[in-house]
Amino acid sequence: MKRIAVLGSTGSIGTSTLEVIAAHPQEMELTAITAHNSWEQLAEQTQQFHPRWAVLSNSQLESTVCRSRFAVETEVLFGDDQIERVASSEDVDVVICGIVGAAGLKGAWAAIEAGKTVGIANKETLVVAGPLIMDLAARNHATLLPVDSEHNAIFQALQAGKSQEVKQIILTASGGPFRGFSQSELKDVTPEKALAHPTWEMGPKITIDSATMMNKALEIIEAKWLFNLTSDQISVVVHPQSIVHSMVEFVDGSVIAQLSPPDMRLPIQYALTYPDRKKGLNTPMDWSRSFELTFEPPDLEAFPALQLGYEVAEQGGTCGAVLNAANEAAVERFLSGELRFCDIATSCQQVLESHQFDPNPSLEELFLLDDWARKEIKKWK
Ligand SMILES: NC(=O)C1=CN([C@@H]2O[C@H](COP(=O)(O)OP(=O)(O)OC[C@H]3O[C@@H](n4cnc5c(N)ncnc54)[C@H](OP(=O)(O)O)[C@@H]3O)[C@@H](O)[C@H]2O)C=CC1
Ligand SMILES: CC(=O)[C@@H](O)[C@H](O)COP(=O)(O)O
Ligand SMILES: [Mn+2]
Repeated sequence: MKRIAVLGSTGSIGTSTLEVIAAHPQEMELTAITAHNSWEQLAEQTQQFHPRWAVLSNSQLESTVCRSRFAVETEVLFGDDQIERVASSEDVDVVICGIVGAAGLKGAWAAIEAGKTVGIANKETLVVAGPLIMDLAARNHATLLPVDSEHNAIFQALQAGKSQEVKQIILTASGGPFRGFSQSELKDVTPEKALAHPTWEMGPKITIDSATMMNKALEIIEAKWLFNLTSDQISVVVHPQSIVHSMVEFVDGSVIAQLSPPDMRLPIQYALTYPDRKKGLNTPMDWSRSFELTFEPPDLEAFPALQLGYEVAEQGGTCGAVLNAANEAAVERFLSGELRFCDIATSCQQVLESHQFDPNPSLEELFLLDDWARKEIKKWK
């Protein structure tokens, strides 16, 4: 029986993970769940799964929460540090990192340091601290399994060859709701339009990232660290159907792809059953009807965020932490109507250019820069 902790159980990744666990009662058991504010949803999850721990990282909620809404056998814990406690507990085998943003880093760190099998959906952890995370995993014999659909696809495709035989990886991008828009057409797009992703149902932050294509920028950086690639070994192609989740091209010219209808329960399940495969909840491909898969190059002029991904992957050091924090803060300001859509990439670029670069930062330095970049974006006009 695999004992699983789901960090961010109330979100899009979290609820999909709980569905996968519910579908495999003989093999999987939910041991710990965490949320930040959604205590009522968290309480309902304890009633369905009876985990040992439920964590609310926002400790200010302690006096608001109605304890009787939680399952009696669940211990309810409060505060950020309790995420780290459950993620590293010896009663947990697998940790799924489904918290959004850099807020997910400490829980992922604790799980990796404790040598767990860690399913990483939280790409920001790798964007902020990729080299430190990969080194931590190696030193503690932790198994990192990518859950992000593209990286999960690459992880699967890589099994077709040896690492030294990889020529390049090709990340697919849906293109988001504004695929085909020109720079001037993007000027006045609203949060409401940006939140309407054409193929995936996800939390608001990553949905805006998809619309700016910052999501693909973050994924370039994520792929570089996860798979130990150079930035010129990473290509991006727009594939609006989101069926081909990414590809690996080997030195002999063979291209190996992973295909499935867009549903995160598949990569989540693969991380939970790896190295085995099990029947899943996702709808399989329907090969009995005609359909088209199309591919086109990304428009770097309309979506300058993508170029930032290449630059940050090339430079490394402190750049990932600064780009990530600036983007998180800019997305927040866009969603609250304070910044325009195109300001997101522009403000991120400016904050990135003005930061004090260090090629080998410590985790503490990265946290300080995260804080600094958010403040810069808050002032940005
Ligand atoms: N959704 C998807 O399909 C995909 C997501 N990802 C990545 O997975 C991660 C999660 O995304 P998604 O599920 O869409 O996000 P959601 O916004 O749907 O969920 C976020 C989760 O994180 C919790 N959370 C938010 N802020 C904090 C905080 N400060 N401290 C602790 N917990 C917090 C939320 O709790 P509460 O409910 O209380 O706010 C919630 O459980 C992101 O990094 C994203 O990039 C990657 C690929 C696909
Ligand atoms: C499901 C997933 O992995 C997301 O990261 C998705 O890829 C977002 O879609 P875009 O390709 O539009 O960024
Ligand atoms: Mn993705």
